Amino acid sequence: MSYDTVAGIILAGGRSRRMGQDKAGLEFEGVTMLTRVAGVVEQRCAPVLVAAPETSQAYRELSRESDLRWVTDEKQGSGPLGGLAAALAAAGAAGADVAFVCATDMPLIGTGLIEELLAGLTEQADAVIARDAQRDHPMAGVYRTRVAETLQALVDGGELRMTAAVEALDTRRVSVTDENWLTNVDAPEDLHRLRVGSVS
Ligand SMILES: Nc1nc2c(ncn2[C@@H]2O[C@H](COP(=O)(O)OP(=O)(O)OP(=O)(O)O)[C@@H](O)[C@H]2O)c(=O)[nH]1
Repeated sequence: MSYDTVAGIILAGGRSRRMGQDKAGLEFEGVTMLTRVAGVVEQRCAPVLVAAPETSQAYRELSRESDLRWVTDEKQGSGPLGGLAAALAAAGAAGADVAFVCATDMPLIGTGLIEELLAGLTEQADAVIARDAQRDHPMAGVYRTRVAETLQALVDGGELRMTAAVEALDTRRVSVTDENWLTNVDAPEDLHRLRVGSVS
């Protein structure tokens, strides 16, 4: 199945406790992580929505950047799942049936990841997420915008975990050809590994 219109969602809120500073605004190879990730997502997706609460440093510093649209979390502290529910609703309202979802702390994503996830999407499936040898990656996935209400109901019930979304939906998993796409930068040592080029 081919998809012409695919929205992009970049999760960029949260507290970045392990990193000690907002990951979205962190510089990697001369640009902020958010700018870098957005540059890839914009090659395949439109509109591109950044999900972050107005209280986040990323929102204050980067909300004027480029053509990115910002979706602020309905409720502060609702975690990535809250950001995803709000952004999927906004993507659906913008006319998209499908959205690619990733996190601002995944600076090595490529458009190949988006294509491989889309290739795994069937009419019936609600979502397709990446998995590698170790685990599922619900923050690297394509989701139907029709699931926004289901996810919002989870959030309203106090759920914060992305894995709860995976369990609640008809979710397919695909093994992607380049696991570097899934590299996650959570702490200063992760960024250091990336800068010295020792990511495997
Ligand atoms: N919109 C939104 N995004 C979030 C929220 N919490 C985390 N994220 C994003 O989800 C992705 C994964 O977040 P985590 O690394 O689990 O959490 P974090 O708060 O960024 O970092 P830690 O405080 O170190 O756990 C990152 O891209 C965050 O920007 C939230 O409450 N709202």
